[in-house]
Amino acid sequence: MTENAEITEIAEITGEKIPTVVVDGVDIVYRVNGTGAGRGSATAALNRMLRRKKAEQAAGVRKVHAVRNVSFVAYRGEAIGLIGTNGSGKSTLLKAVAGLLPVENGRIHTDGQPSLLGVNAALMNDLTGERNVHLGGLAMGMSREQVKERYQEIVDFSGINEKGDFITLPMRTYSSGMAARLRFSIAAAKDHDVLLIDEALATGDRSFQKRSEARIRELRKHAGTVFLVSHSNKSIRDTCDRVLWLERGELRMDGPTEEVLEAYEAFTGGPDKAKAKPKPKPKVPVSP
Ligand SMILES: Nc1ncnc2c1ncn2[C@@H]1O[C@H](COP(=O)(O)OP(=O)(O)OP(=O)(O)O)[C@@H](O)[C@H]1O
Repeated sequence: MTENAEITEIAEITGEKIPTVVVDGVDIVYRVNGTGAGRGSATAALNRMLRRKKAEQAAGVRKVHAVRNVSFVAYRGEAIGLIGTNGSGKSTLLKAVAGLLPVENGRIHTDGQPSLLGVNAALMNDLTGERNVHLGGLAMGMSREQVKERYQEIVDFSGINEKGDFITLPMRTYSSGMAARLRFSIAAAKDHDVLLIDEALATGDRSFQKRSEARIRELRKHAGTVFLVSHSNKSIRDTCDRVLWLERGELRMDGPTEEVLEAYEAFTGGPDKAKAKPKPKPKVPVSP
């Protein structure tokens, strides 16, 4: 049994909750340079020469306040869904928890090493899937031996070889779904203290999604905490027991999955499209 699993078991017996991520009054602000109007045009260049100071002001820095005063505590063994409409700050918050973005105000504490698994996580396109499994495994903190031991498991889980020997081809020959599956499989091969998943499940086909969901449930048992950003309410329902709803950077709701999703679905105008019942066809009057 791993140390994490042991601690989780002790906590279950004693009924004690162990915090893994503490987000306290966090604001995140992006600064975008060169947002002055017409910077590229000839008139703008002439204007700059004539009225230098004003033009520089116009080309100033614009701030995007992506996350506003967000606070929550996540505990070991929890799987937390992050939902919200486009641009509501989910990915930004995830990146900040992973330690990849600085916060403007507030603090983020994490117990253990957070790992961000994004659809865009970098693997090398010119290298074969096989080489990427090795490099990716090392980058995730596995030893050479561990990567060797788990290599076949990773490849089988990804299903990359289901349609032929693709694992020995460069990754640039993979479809975007295949590449995303390989990324997820590499990251999921390791137990994580805090695993942050950004939309990874949305990319695979249904059978891969099912495998990933089962793996997330397993990771929860062995590891600390799993965060999942997704626009699929179904994935959130199947994997998470708690949901944070962000809207315009603010934490609008934090609670049990069903409660928060119900409120969110009312806000967005209904459940997932895939689940929505088709409208009954208008009856055409039959002429005699
Ligand atoms: N690199 C960046 N520079 C400037 N602004 C950014 C940057 N990345 C995101 N933003 C802005 O921050 C806000 C939150 O974006 P974020 O990507 O976190 O939202 P999201 O909830 O993950 O959206 P989606 O569901 O569309 O993926 C948006 O207004 C977006 O325009």
